[in-house]
Amino acid sequence: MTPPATEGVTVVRADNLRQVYPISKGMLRKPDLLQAVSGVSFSVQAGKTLAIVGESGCGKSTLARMVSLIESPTDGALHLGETNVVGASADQKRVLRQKVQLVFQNPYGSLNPRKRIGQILEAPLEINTDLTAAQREEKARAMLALVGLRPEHYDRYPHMFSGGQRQRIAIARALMLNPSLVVADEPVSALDVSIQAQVLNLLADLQKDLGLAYLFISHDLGVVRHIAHDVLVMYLGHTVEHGEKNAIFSQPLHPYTQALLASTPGLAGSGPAQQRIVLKGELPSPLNPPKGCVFSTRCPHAVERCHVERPTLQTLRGRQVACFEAERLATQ
Ligand SMILES: Nc1ncnc2c1ncn2[C@@H]1O[C@H](COP(=O)(O)OP(=O)(O)OP(=O)(O)O)[C@@H](O)[C@H]1O
Repeated sequence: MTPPATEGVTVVRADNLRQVYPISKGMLRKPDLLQAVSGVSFSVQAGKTLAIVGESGCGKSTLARMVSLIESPTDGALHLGETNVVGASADQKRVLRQKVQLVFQNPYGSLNPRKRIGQILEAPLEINTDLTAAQREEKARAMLALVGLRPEHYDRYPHMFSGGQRQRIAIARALMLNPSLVVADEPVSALDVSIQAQVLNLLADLQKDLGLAYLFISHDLGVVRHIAHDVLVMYLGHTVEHGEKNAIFSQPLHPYTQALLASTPGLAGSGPAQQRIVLKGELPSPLNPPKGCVFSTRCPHAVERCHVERPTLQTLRGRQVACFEAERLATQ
């Protein structure tokens, strides 16, 4: 297979993406507006992985649904290659959908138990290409080999495979249409730890061979450390820190990033600020976010200004961070 994109080429660019859900309060009252994603920007190049991290409810999956064209953003721009998905025609979207493929968390639920593996792999080709049956089968068998499965698995059913093998099949299916971007939503979190490493290595090998861009959604920073080139930390729909993985993991500057790293065994940083932070309390409701910094209600470093004014992203020590106190914390 030839690489679908050249390394360094921007595969996806999101500018100020927003997703607002109206929450009904009955027929006669205006709905509340829930800001699931509040102005998130990023880009991913061919051959690179951007990991989106944060607690449950921070907006990771909503972002994944927008980038996979399952949902339209309420606002902002989303470029896949040169085309802005927002405002694209139905025909353009049909073509763009082939360029973005999803791998889900649950390899047990995502494969139809009544279909043979060959049928599962060939289904996207039947709908989207003019390939003959023989050509489809050839491609499916080649794809099985590419993800480390034997060609004779072509005739078997999903229940005959382990969780790790099923996730390999799900990855194979995602690659059948030669996408340039794979959105992986917690792709290894349902697997045993020993199998996780194998699937992560497979994803890394495929990325190298095919020049794929990955948007990798995960709450597990241990996994993110292995697979990501860049990291975007979300809190309550907002980006709080975004930049190169090594910069963020070696010196997290946002108190929320510090807390996430401090709570991951083996990843707590060496700086005094990182060792001190323990995340307490619940994520506030996105229906009623804090007035100032979204993290202010749980932040041990919050000062008066943080409760009244919302910090914007600023560049500091080679990454972007949204925190009034980041400069001071960086020098501690
Ligand atoms: N279709 C929807 N309608 C209304 N609210 C929604 C909808 N989808 C998500 N939300 C809300 O948007 C916020 C972000 O949800 P989202 O699922 O994107 O977060 P997440 O970080 O992916 O969490 P998880 O890891 O639990 O999936 C949550 O408050 C959620 O309840």
